[in-house]
Amino acid sequence: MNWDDAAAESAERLVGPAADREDQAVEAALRPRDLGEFIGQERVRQQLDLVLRAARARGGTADHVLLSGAPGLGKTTLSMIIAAEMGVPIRITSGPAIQHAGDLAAILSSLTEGEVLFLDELHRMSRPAEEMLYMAMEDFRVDVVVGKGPGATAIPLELPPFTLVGATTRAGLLPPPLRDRFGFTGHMEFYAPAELERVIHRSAGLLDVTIDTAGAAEIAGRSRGTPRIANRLLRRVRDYAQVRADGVVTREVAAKALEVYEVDGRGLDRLDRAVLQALLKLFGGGPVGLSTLAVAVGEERETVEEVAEPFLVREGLLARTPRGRVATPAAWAHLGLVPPQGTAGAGTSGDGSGQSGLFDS
Ligand SMILES: Nc1ncnc2c1ncn2[C@@H]1O[C@H](COP(=O)(O)OP(=O)(O)OP(=O)(O)O)[C@@H](O)[C@H]1O
Repeated sequence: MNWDDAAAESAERLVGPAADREDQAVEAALRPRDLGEFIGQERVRQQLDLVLRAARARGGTADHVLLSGAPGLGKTTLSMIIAAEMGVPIRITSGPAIQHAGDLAAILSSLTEGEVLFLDELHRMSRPAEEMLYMAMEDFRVDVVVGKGPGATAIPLELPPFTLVGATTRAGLLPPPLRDRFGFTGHMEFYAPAELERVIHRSAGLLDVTIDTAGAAEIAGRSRGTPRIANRLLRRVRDYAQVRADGVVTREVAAKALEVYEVDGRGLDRLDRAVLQALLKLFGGGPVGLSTLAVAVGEERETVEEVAEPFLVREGLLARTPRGRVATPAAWAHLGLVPPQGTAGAGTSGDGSGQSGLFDS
């Protein structure tokens, strides 16, 4: 296997939103340490700055903070910054790690005064733990139930004041009583290309990678609005620059490297393009049912729906309609194909596919 094949093989979801093991190791080194270093998210940053300054001026604990937004946009990073700005320690855990109310009670009772508790994936916490959290957030108190059945007794436990920073990709799934207990809610947006360029320049500096302005712009344009992906692509481009070029990341080097890793100019990878290609070439642009589309690309229905589609929809390349998936005119243009006359992609009305057996979702 040559270098290109090996690189392409390891390119499996290079643009996936979740952190892999390699990311986790490098992310710690690349995280901005204070609000001043944190790039973009102007509104959230300014509002949070006020919340933290006010809490510091009062000499108290900061209000509970809810951060919502897609993976890799900086929620964990912001929670660490909150702790650093308040000069307090941070404890990090996640909703799925808290199965029982007792697990939560153990964590809460071991917090020190003012400590930040970061709870990732808040929407995936169990119901009993969630209910315990209501009281803990509001009154800094929990009732620990000892024993079972008629003999069970609730022992009240006082907690030190703490700041809960909850993170979720699905704010809509949080029960209103939980949402209402946060003093501040910040919604994280996808980053603009210029902001990602700044993220890339900053990371390149920390990783000792030489990169020019055009090289950073090239990577930023393929990073799907997400700093985690920008940092990951930068590391792969650095590898290419070291092996194939003189170590300097220019636009040409970045473009060639990401071509090897099959991430195209708009940030689509092999799976994204396979879905679009099937939709356009096999089904005339749709509408076609999700299951049929998944079979056509040899993937599970869930993979197409949860991994490829969100970005394609966000980019305006694919639409989910009650009759099935439909390609937009931008999808035809992106793949350099011409929509057949009379299809939705050609800008006329009607589904145009004539494939009535395909509407299975
Ligand atoms: N505003 C930013 N400026 C610079 N780097 C950032 C910024 N936001 C995120 N990053 C970088 O992106 C990476 C991912 O960020 P982080 O882990 O905070 O995301 P997240 O939203 O918590 O993701 P997840 O929900 O998957 O845990 C980190 O390496 C971090 O340094």
